[in-house]
Amino acid sequence: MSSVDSSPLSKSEKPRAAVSKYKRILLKLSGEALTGDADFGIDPKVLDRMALEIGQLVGIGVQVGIVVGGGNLFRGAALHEAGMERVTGDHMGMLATVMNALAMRDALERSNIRSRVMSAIPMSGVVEHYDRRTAIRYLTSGDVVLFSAGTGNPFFTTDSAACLRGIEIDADVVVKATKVDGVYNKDPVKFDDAVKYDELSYDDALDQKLGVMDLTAICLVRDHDMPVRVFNMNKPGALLNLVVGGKEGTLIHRG
Ligand SMILES: Nc1ncnc2c1ncn2[C@@H]1O[C@H](COP(=O)(O)OP(=O)(O)O)[C@@H](O)[C@H]1O
Ligand SMILES: O=c1ccn([C@@H]2O[C@H](COP(=O)(O)OP(=O)(O)O)[C@@H](O)[C@H]2O)c(=O)[nH]1
Repeated sequence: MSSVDSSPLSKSEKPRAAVSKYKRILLKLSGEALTGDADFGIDPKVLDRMALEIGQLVGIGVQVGIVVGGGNLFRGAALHEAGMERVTGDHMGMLATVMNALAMRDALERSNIRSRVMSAIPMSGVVEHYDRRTAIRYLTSGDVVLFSAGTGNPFFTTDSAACLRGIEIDADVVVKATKVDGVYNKDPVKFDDAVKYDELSYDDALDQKLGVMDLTAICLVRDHDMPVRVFNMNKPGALLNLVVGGKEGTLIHRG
């Protein structure tokens, strides 16, 4: 029996629903990305825009884990340079990530996106303590999970925390949101003639010490063969585009 297509569009012209390339991602948001145009703190407008973009992923069925940085508030290394004991500075940096995660959760919930905050440092009454199996349960049920307080240890960064959590929760990819379009052969903020890579091997990223991500984090993803995509979060729609398979930013992988 033949069926009659009453639609004015032919089959090939029909709009298709976006299909994600990934089932589960780990998104790293730097603290500074939350500052927007200001010098310090959190810009609610930026949070709302990010919530919108994250909501688009949830809308097409992607499970989203997020590691938030704290560099907009405190960085241990900077506090140390100013005279503070390093471990105390790192503890302050990790607590800063919890504040950012609370602000992000607030923005997500205002956009009706169910979300949870977990902390690597126990903080009873404020946020849940990180537990891998519980986190995976939340992700599977469609909740966005914000992993805060980094790894819980001083001398690490939230880039390392993002790679660690990405591996732990068995994400398909770690997606690092930055202010630049990807990984370049040198810092594009400092050098106008910097050239962008579309893709890069872990070993090249390590050998060339390309400052976009710390070397501990790159070693970790290399050892566990976890792909990382670095992209520009200030480019509207870029996050959704890369998740549906678009060529955004730079892919760091085994090569
Ligand atoms: N080779 C490189 N390619 C891309 N970005 C680089 C490179 N070297 C240094 N960077 C810097 O890394 C920053 C992105 O990393 P990110 O972690 O988001 O920033 P921050 O370390 O300030 O929190 C960019 O703003 C850029 O100035
Ligand atoms: O596992 C971790 C993650 C972070 N930090 C501290 O928290 C600060 C904020 O994190 P990060 O600088 O990575 O934030 P981002 O650059 O992403 O905003 C760092 O400078 C460290 O002092 C830490 O001690 N251990």
